[in-house]
Amino acid sequence: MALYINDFLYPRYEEQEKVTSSEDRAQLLLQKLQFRARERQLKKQKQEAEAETSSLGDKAPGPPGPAKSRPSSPAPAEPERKAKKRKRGDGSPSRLEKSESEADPESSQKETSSPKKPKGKKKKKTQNKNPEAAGEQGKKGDSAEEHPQSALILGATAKKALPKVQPFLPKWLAEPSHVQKSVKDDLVPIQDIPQIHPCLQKKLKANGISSYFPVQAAVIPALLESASHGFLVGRGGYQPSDICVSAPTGSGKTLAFVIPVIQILLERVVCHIRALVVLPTKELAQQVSKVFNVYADGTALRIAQITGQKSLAKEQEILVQKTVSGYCSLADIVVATPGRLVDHIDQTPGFSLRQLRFLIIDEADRMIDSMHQSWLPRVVKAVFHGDGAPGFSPLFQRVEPRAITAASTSQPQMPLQKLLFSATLTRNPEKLQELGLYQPRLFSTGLEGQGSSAQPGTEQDTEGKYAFPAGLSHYYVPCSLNSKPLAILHLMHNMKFSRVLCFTNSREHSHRLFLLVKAFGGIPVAEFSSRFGPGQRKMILKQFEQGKIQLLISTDATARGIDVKGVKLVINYDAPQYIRTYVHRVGRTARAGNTGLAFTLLLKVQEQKFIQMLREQKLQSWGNISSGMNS
Ligand SMILES: Nc1ncnc2c1ncn2[C@@H]1O[C@H](COP(=O)(O)OP(=O)(O)OP(=O)(O)O)[C@@H](O)[C@H]1O
Repeated sequence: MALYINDFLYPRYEEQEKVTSSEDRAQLLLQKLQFRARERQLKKQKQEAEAETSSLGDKAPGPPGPAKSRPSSPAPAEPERKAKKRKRGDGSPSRLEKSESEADPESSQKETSSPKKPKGKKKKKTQNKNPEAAGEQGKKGDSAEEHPQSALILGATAKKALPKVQPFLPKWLAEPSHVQKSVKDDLVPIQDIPQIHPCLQKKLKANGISSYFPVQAAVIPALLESASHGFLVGRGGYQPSDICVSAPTGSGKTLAFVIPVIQILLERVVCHIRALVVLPTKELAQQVSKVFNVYADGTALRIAQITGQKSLAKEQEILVQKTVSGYCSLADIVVATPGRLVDHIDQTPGFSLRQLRFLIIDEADRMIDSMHQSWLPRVVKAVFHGDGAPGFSPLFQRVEPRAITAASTSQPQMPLQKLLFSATLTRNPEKLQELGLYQPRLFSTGLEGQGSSAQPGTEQDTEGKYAFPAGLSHYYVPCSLNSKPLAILHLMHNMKFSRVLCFTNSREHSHRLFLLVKAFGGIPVAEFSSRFGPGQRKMILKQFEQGKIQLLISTDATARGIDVKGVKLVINYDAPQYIRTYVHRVGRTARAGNTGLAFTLLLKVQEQKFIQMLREQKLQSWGNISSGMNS
C-alpha cells in the first residue's frame, strides 16, 4: 500500500507544474478518485479476510501494519496497544497526516518509505557513536549484571575525598616578584641603592641600619622607579602599578614604604597631603608615624597623626590652617585609623585629599576586613571627586584609572598609587578586588612551590601559606585548664626573659590571668586591652619597652605590627582560632633577623585542630613544632 501511495504521489508531484488545462485537471481528479476507491476496496477485502481467519481460530501472527490496528479486534495488553498506536501513526497516516504529506511530498516520502527507520537509526546511533565507549558501556553493563553490588545505592555517602576547589589566580598573584626570605643572609648594603638621598642614607646609618632587608631592597627601587619622572605624573604619563607586599613579620616592611615616600616627596614645593597611611589600630599608627618623624626630621615634610588619641579639634589644628584665601594644608604625610580619617573627610573644613599621591594600606588583609566601614570609597571620592575643595585646580583634574585609550592618556595627571603591606596578605582575588587595584604587582617571600615557581593561572591556595621568621621556634604545651596559669609561672621563672608577651582571646581572660599572676607575686606584670584608654595603653607599652614590665598579658590588640625590641618569648595562653592570628602573635618575637620562642598552651581537645592548622602551613620548613614541655 505504501508503495502504491508513493507511485501515485511522485508522478503527481513531478507532473504538477505541467498540468495547466482544465481537461488535464479533470483527468487527474478522476484518477485520484479512482485510486481512492480502489484503496478503500482493497482495505475492505483485507479486513474481511482477517476477520475470517480470526473466526476460524487461526493463531498465526497476522501481517504487520494496518491489520493490527483493526477496531474490531479485542483490547490488547498495554505495551501491545502502545506499539499498535505507533504503528498506526507510521503505516496508515490519518486524514491530517495525509493532507500534510500532500503539502510536503518530500517529508511524506521519508515517512512513508521508511516508517520504522527513525527508531532503528536512533538505536544504532547511540550504540555506534563511540565504539570504545559503547564497548565500555557494554562491559559495564555486563559487569553490573555480574556484580549487582556495583549498582548505585541511593542515599549512600561517597567516601572519596573531593579535591579542594581553588580559584584561578590572575597572573600578578600567581607570579609574584620573589623576595628573598632570609633577613640575615640576603642583606643589600645601603650604598647599593644610590637613588636614596644622602641625607636619608645618613639617617639610616645613624639608626643602626647599614643594609637593607630583602623586602626593602626589592620594594624601594620599584617605588622610586614609579616616580622617576616626579610625583606629579607617572612614567610616560601613565598610571604606575599599585604594589602589594607580602613578607614575614619583622622583615622591615615599614621602612620599605617610609624611605621611598619621603625620598619622592622631598622635592615638593607646596604643602598638600601627598601620602596617607591607613592602619587598623592607634598604637600601630603611633609607631608608624614615629618612624616617619625620624626620617623626615630635618626636611620640610610634615607628618600628622589622626587616630582619635586627641580631640577632633586638636587634630584639625595640625591638619589645616585658615588663610585669607581659604585653607592651606599643614601636613604632607597623614597617618590615620580609618574611623578618624572619615571623621576628618566629613567634618574638617579644608581637609583635602585632591593632591594625594600615595595611599598606603598597612596590615592590608585586616584593613580589607574593615571595608564595611567603607572608608576606602570615601577616600577615593575625596581624591577624584573633590572638585571645589581647597587644593582643587582645573589643571590637575584627576579621573579614576580606566582602560588606556588615546583620550585617557592625552592628559597626563597625578596618579594615586596604592601600596599594600601585610605578613598575611590574602591571595583571594575577590577580596583584593574590593581595593580597586590598578595593574597591581606583588612582592612576596612565599613558600617553596608557591609564588614564582607556580605557573600563571594555576591552582593555588588563595589564603596562602604564610611565611614565619626564620629565627622563630614554635612549641606547644599540652596542659589542662587548671594547670595553664602554672605553666605561665613555670615559663616565667625558668626562662627568665625580660620581656614576655602573653596573648589571651578576650579582655576578661587577660584581666583574670593578670590578677592571678599579680597575686602570686614576683613577676612585674601588666595587662593590655580595650579596658584601658589610649593614653593608658600608650604608657603601658612604653613601660614594657623600657623593661619595667616583664610580662605583658594582652588581647589581640598588640598582635599586629607592634614592634617592641627585646621580646624573646611569646605565649599563647589561649590558642588562636585562625592561622593569621597565630602568625601575627608569634611574629612579635624573632623580629629583624633575631631569634625567638613561641609557646602555645593547648587543651587536649584543641591539640588535633591546632596541629592540623599549622601543618597546612607547611610549618616544618620554618621551625619545629613539638610538645617540647610537659606541664
Ligand atoms: N634594614 C634593617 N636593618 C636592621 N633593622 C631593620 C631594618 N629594617 C627594619 N629594621 C627593624 O626591624 C624591625 C621590624 O621592622 P618592621 O616593624 O618594619 O617589620 P614589619 O615587617 O612591618 O613587621 P610586622 O609585619 O610585624 O608589622 C624594626 O625594629 C626595624 O627597626
